[in-house]
Amino acid sequence: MSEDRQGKDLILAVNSGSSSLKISLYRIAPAFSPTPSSPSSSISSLAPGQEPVELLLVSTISNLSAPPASFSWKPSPTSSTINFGDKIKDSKIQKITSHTNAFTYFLEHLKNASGLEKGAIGKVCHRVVHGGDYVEPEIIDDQTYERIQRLSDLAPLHNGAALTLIKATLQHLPSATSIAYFDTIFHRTIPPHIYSYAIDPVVARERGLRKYGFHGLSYAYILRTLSTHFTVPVPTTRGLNLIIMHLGSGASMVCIKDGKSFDTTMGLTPVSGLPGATRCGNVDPSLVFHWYGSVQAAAEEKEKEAEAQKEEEKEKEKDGDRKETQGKEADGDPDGDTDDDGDGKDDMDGPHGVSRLSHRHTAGVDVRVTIAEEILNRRSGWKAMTGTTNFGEIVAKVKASSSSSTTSPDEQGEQVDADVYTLAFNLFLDRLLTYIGSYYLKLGGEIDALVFAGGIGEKSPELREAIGKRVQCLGFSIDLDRNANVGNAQAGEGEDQKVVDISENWEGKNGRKVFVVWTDEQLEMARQCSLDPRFSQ
Ligand SMILES: Nc1ncnc2c1ncn2[C@@H]1O[C@H](COP(=O)(O)OP(=O)(O)O)[C@@H](O)[C@H]1O
Ligand SMILES: CC(=O)OP(=O)(O)O
Ligand SMILES: [Mg+2]
Repeated sequence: MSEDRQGKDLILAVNSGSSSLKISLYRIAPAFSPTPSSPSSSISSLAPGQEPVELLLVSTISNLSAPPASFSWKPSPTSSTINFGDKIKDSKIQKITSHTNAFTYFLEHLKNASGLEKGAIGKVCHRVVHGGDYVEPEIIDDQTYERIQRLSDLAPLHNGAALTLIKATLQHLPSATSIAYFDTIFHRTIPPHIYSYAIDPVVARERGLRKYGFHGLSYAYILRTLSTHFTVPVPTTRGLNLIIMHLGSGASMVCIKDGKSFDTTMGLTPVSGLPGATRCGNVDPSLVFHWYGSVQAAAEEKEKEAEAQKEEEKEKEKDGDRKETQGKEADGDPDGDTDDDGDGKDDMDGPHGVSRLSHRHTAGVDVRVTIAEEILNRRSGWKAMTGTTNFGEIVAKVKASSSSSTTSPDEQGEQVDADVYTLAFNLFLDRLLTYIGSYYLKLGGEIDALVFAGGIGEKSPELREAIGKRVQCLGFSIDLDRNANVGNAQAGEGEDQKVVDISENWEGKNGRKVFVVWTDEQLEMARQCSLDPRFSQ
């Protein structure tokens, strides 16, 4: 197959999370490849069970926020045409210290292991967490790039990293078309009384201050995948009603009503709602004004931060990280603001509603807010409470501290929040229950399933069990054996088992379903890409 021909068929899907980089390579299924006579295909040409893309390879680089990073490489057992070399599991790689060098490491490994030429990749789908008012995926040109950049303040752990990957793609894969897939699009169905904040509506509109919601690609994948997993069909008069928990380094929940996002826990930015690895989740907004005792203390901290940033930028320049790519510079302003019209003020709104709020280092009035963003996003959550970003480690410590007792970790913890780990575990449980209760009411008790996903949701039977006990009063019941064996079920027959039903079959009762779903944001992007006629050329 010529490189040109391959180039039309290979899709690289890049999912930049706050602590990880997940990359999958797909080929458009042969029956689905565009041909000169039929440049695009549609969902209606798919046979039942047929996927429009075929997985060739998945690579995960995790622990980016708690080095050393861990590199995994998993060629698909069914990919016969290209040899991608041996499987690698959790290899610690010291030199991977950022999303950008994780990506270049991946590209080098891809070339060395498979000999695949860069030109063979025709499309690169990038997960971009904050898409502001975007309502559909977009090919990344100068304008799209700039708009994503303008939204970076509203997803401080994400959009910046995604932009560095977009730049790296333009540099290393210049013949590929880069397409942005936004997490926010899925939540465009949330009604105004839920997405609005109780603030001045004029300011809210002008500055795009509203709930956006994130993890949308994950929720889209889960919703679509789950719709084929109901043995008892849901009432035909409505779509699925679900409560889905995507619990990873960033954790959120969504209330799916009639097959659409009705409410979600994250808001204007991914810091609100549930706590995460380094994020605080919901706090009283006034907390930020009480963190420091005085403006002076805040200004000193700000000074230190600016110095550290300068040092970091010098280092980056040395590494050549800030090379110009296709005529694009990350941000012309040395102070990182968005003074595009050069009037000396940040430009507050643009065609996509929101822009930067507070990153002018020179503006004294902003000092506390910018530091607050840093504190709430990077210096809070599990890391601040316990010293680790890994929830698995927190669970292990809770278990160890309760091992002499016959009670389970969460029961032990409830007696006294004896240590920081137990406090963190119980705090998370409490916040999760808060939203489950709220969403249960919003769905009028009519729920088809409760769903766990994301790194913690997929890998922590302890957290699922603790929640399972509390939600029995709502008619959910978890089978403890199935819950404990979720990992085995996934790795067992058919490595592609993406959904495990952990609900208990209540005799004579119509028990509600509880599922664990291995979410796959990369597949969601690649699938949407292959089905979108705008990207078929
Ligand atoms: N065995 C485990 N038990 C509980 N949590 C785990 C376990 N292994 C990993 N995790 C959690 O999963 C998180 C990563 O989730 P993931 O969804 O993959 O990341 P991201 O949010 O970067 O996309 C880690 O930060 C860690 O807290
Ligand atoms: C939105 C978000 O927090 O994403 P992630 O969990 O991938 O960091
Ligand atoms: Mg993620």
